[in-house]
Amino acid sequence: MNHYDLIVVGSGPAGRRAAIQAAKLEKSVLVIERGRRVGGVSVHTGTIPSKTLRETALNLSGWRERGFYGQSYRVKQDISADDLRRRLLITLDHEVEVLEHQFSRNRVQHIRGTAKFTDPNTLEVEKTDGEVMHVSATSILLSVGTRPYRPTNIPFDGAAIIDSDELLEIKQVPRSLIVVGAGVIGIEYATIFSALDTQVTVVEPRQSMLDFIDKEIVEDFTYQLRDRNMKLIFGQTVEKIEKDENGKCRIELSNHRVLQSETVLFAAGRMGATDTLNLPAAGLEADSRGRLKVDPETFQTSVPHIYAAGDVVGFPSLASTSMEQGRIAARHAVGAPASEPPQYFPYGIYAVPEISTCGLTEEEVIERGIPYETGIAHFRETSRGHIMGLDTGLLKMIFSRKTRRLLGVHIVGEGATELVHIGQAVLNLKGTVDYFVENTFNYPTLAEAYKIAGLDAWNRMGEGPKEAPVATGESLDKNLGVMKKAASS
Ligand SMILES: Cc1cc2nc3c(=O)[nH]c(=O)nc-3n(C[C@H](O)[C@H](O)[C@H](O)COP(=O)(O)OP(=O)(O)OC[C@H]3O[C@@H](n4cnc5c(N)ncnc54)[C@H](O)[C@@H]3O)c2cc1C
Ligand SMILES: NC(=O)c1ccc[n+]([C@@H]2O[C@H](COP(=O)([O-])OP(=O)(O)OC[C@H]3O[C@@H](n4cnc5c(N)ncnc54)[C@H](O)[C@@H]3O)[C@@H](O)[C@H]2O)c1
Repeated sequence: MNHYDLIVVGSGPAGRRAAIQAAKLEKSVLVIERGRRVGGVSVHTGTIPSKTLRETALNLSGWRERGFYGQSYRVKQDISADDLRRRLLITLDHEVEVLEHQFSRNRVQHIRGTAKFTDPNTLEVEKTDGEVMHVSATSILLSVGTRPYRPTNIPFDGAAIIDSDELLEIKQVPRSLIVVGAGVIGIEYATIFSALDTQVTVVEPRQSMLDFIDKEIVEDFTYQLRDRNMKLIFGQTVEKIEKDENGKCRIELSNHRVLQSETVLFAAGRMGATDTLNLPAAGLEADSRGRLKVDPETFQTSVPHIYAAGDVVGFPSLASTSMEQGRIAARHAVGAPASEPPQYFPYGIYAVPEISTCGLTEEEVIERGIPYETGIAHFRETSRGHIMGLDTGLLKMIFSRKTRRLLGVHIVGEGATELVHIGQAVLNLKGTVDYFVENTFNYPTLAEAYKIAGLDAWNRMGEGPKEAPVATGESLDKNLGVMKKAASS
C-alpha cells in the first residue's frame, strides 16, 4: 500500500490548490477524483460552465449592444443549445489541460476513483473498472464539494424538470422557464436565459432574495429584472410539479396559483457530497446537509489529521474562497501554517447584470451603530458608460464619518465583478474617502465611477484631517468573520 504525506479527495478549487501547495513544499501528494476528468464542480458543472454560458449568451444575443441598437438587436437570430455548448466544451478542455499540466509539473499524482475511509489514515479507492486499491496518508484533505439538492417529491426527468447540472445538457433553449429558488445559482441562470429572450419566472419561498447583498443594490437589480418582464414571485412555496398531457410543466404554488412552462430549473440549494466517504470509519460525522464542521483557522475536522475545505464546509461556498481554504489547510497539514488572510474577500454574482460586493452593507453599518456616509455613482454619468451605451449600473461606497475609512463597496452593472477589486484593495489597505478624491483614474473607464462616488460622499463629509486616524472600535472583520463562522458552524 502506498503512503503519502497528503491525500486530497476531490480535485475542485480547494483540492487542487491544496495539492499544489503541499507539492511545492516538497511533500508527496495524491489526489483522488471520481469524476471522468479533474477540475471538480467548478470546472465541469459550476463556475466555469455557467460563466462560459453567460458570456456566450451575451455575445450571441448582442445584449451589450442593445443600449444602442434597441431591444430587438441580436448578433445571431436563432440561438440553439448547441451554440451555447460549443464554446463551453472548448473552455472546459482548456481548463482541464491547464490543471493536468499543473499536477504533472508539480509531481502531484492523481487517480480516478471513489474514495472511502477504512480507518482514519487509510482510504479505499474504487476505480471505474471495479478494481479496488488502498492508500494511506499522514494527513487527508476532504474537498469533496457538493451536489444539487434533489428532494424526492420533485419529478426530475433530466429534460424538462432539471437541476443545475442537467441544465448544461438541454437540447434546446426553452421558450419559457420557471426557476425554483432565488439563490445565486437560480438568479444567475434565470437572468442568463432572460437575456436569451426566454420568458422567465422565479419562485422563492422567502419574501426577498440575496439577503446578504446591500438592500439598495438588490432593489436596483430587482427593478431591472422586472423592467425586462421577468416575473419574480416571493413568499410562495412549490406544492407540486408535474407534466401535463402536452408535455408542459405545471407548477402549483402554496397560494393555489398555477404556473406553466416548457422547462423547470430546480435550484434550491446544494448538499455536501460526504455520503460515500464512510465517515464513521474515520470517526467523523456530517450534518443534515452533508457538511463537515472544521476549525475556522486551520480547517481541521474533529480528527486533527483530517482536514476539510471548500463547499463541503458550507458558506461562502465560492471557488475563490475554496482555493484559499485548501491552501491554508494544506500548509497547516504539512507543518507550514499560513498567515491570517486579509479582512475582506469579494462576492461576485454573475447574473445579468452582474452584482459584486466587498465589506459591510449599509444595513450592517446601521446595525453596528457606525456613523456613516454613502457615495453613489451611476455608470451613465461616466464617459465610458456613454461609449458603451449603458443606461444602468450603480456603484455605492460606504464610509465611516469618524475615521473616513471605506467600509463597503457594492456594485450592480456591467463589469461589477472586476471593478470591485479596486474597492477591495482600498478596504484591505484601510484607505479612506480621500483616496478616491485625490487619485487620478484612467479616463474614460467605468472605474471613474469610484471617483464620482468618492466625490459624492466627500461633498457631504467635507475636508478631513490631513492624516486620517486608523479605525478603532469599528470591527470590520465581516468577511473574515463570515469565513471563520461558516467553517465552525
Ligand atoms: C452553477 C454554479 C455556478 C457557480 N458559480 C461560481 C462563481 O461564479 N464563482 C465562484 O467563486 N463560485 C461559483 N460556484 C461555486 C464553486 O463552483 C464552488 O465553490 C467550488 O466548486 C467548490 O470547490 P470544492 O473544492 O469544494 O469542490 P468541487 O468543485 O465541488 O469538487 C469536488 C470534487 O470532489 C469529487 N468527489 C466527491 N466525492 C468524492 C469521493 N468520495 N472520491 C473521489 N472524489 C470525490 C467530485 O467528483 C468533485 O469533482 C458555482 C457553483 C455552481 C454549482
Ligand atoms: N457567482 C457565484 O459566486 C456563485 C454562483 C452560483 C453558486 N454559487 C454558490 O453555490 C452555492 C449554492 O447556490 P444555490 O443557489 O443552489 O443555493 P442557495 O442556498 O444560495 O439558494 C437556494 C435558494 O433556494 C431557496 N429554497 C430553499 N428551499 C427551497 C424549496 N424547497 N423550494 C424553493 N426554493 C427553496 C432558498 O430560499 C434560497 O433562496 C451558494 O452558496 C453560492 O455561494 C456561487
